[in-house]
Amino acid sequence: MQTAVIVFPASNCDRDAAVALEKVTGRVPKMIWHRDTEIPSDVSFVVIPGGFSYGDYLRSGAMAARSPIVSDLKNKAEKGLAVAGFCNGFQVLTEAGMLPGALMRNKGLKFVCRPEKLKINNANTRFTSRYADNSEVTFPVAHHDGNYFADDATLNKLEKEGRIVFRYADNPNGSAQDIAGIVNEAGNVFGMMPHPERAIDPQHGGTDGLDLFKSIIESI
Ligand SMILES: NC(=O)CC[C@H](N)C(=O)O
Repeated sequence: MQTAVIVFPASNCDRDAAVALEKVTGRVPKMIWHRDTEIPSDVSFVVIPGGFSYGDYLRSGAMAARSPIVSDLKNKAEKGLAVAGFCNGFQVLTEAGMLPGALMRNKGLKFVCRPEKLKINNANTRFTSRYADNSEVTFPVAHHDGNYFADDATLNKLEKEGRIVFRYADNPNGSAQDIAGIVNEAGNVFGMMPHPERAIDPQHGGTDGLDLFKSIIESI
């Protein structure tokens, strides 16, 4: 299966995402530059990687969300293309309006960089089907803008529809309802602040992230 990773100026987890995708699919992903205008038609899963796209100027992810490739991504996601954004990728997805809410400055005003325990709040999604409901995984976090915010109506809707996919066991950034990752209404667009692609090899300290990639690939 063909997958792809979008690359922005100052992406820094694009290679990690590519390594994870190749490990799970056995095929080298396409690396797509932000100025490109089209996701190739053979691509069935796209990762928006972590990093500091456009230097985090304006707001993290705000400029990347307006890049040429993201408008095509948005169109294709509306038609069902599977998309995941990790860390800066999650910020891009909210800024692009592909996921609800916003990622604000961490509550403690500090960059947090550490392994973080997460609870699988919903294992019945295309991104988490290989995990057990309520099980715990450890993924690294590394961000200064990870404080998930949404209004009460949105939070209630997310909760009611089972779209809060991951929660922090020990909230590192002040996120509403300990939210670490959410999925869109259609279930094909997913974003999370922690980094599953940095937990795919024993030398990373753990391999809990592999099942996320396997889940979505299997669903395709
Ligand atoms: N590791 C990352 O993707 C960092 C995301 C973002 N630039 C932040 O610090 O909040």
